[in-house]
Amino acid sequence: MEWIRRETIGHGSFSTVSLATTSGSSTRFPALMAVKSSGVVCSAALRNERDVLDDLGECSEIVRCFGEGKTVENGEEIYNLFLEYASGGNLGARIKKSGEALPEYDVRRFTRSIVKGLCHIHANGFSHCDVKLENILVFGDGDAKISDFGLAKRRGEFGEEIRVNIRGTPLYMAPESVNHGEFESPADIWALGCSVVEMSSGKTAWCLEEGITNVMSLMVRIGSGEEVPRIPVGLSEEGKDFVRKCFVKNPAERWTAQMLLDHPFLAVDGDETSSTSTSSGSLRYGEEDEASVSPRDPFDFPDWNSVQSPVNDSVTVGSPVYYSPFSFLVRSPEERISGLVTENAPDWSVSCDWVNVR
Ligand SMILES: Nc1ncnc2c1ncn2[C@@H]1O[C@H](COP(=O)(O)OP(=O)(O)OP(=O)(O)O)[C@@H](O)[C@H]1O
Repeated sequence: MEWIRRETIGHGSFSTVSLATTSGSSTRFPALMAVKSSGVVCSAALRNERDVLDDLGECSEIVRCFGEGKTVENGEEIYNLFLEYASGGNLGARIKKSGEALPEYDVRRFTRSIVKGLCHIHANGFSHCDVKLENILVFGDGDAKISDFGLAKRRGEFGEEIRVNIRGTPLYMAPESVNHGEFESPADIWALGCSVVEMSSGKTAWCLEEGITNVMSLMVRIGSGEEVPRIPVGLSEEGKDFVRKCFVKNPAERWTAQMLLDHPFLAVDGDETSSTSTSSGSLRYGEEDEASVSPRDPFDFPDWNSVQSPVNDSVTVGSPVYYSPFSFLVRSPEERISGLVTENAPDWSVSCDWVNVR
């Protein structure tokens, strides 16, 4: 296939995404596509994405892949993945740009698409491992699809790369991922809950909690006690209940995508536009929500009084830090905290204001 690389439309930790045009004479490739590219030497995530998308097959809530190809550009061998082009960009950027919550009608609609996509992914034995609004693409007709399968993995798979690296984005990380390095389908559901909070408040989950100033304090909050992200008070009762089903701390008791598909929040209602009391697009976090049992800071747990060792306060969100999943397996809180952060082996990449861990 002959194609031409056009302007850049996105950057990720692994790749650059550009528009690509073809002559339009091919039946396999459309005239306009997105091409996700990286140097061949560091194309493992892109190849994983291709393999997973191949295995998943057709699903109208998952971004479609047309194929792959290699090019040589400026003397470098480049691996390219051809994807259907989402003219509306990603949902995270949309919300960040407006700084506003989405009308609840849209939250329901987008959530329904994400849940349908997750049902397909999980039913096929995969977990996505990086569900977040930056990875939900919006199309011209308003449809939303799940993208970015670079970190996706088969159920139970625990390869060498996964063994040594936490995957995903800390803000969306589930308690079992923080505590035990588990990245199975329930972790995608927790991240879905974070995404619904973000769509319906205009703010990322956890962002208004006191005492979360860096990745380490975030991890402690996610992994300890009963606290869950605050649920926007303006969300309808159905929406609040939906989010609570995603924020069940025990992954075995968390609702599955299949169960959530039947939740009233996602019911297709002919009169949906008027079904929300909150369709003004201005949902806000409340001062308090009964679903959130919030210690005042990460050390406000009865068994944390003995923490004496200095925590590295200089590590802020976005700083390069190395995070080992196994540091959470040691018993002493003091060891857990001090083992969490070292500046010796950075393996982080920045995504927005937060940090992606690979
Ligand atoms: N098919 C597409 N159509 C339009 N824009 C896209 C498409 N795929 C990706 N993008 C844009 O490029 C950005 C980066 O893409 P993507 O997240 O897939 O890359 P990545 O290298 O896997 O990034 P990450 O750091 O999230 O793992 C997306 O957030 C989105 O804005």
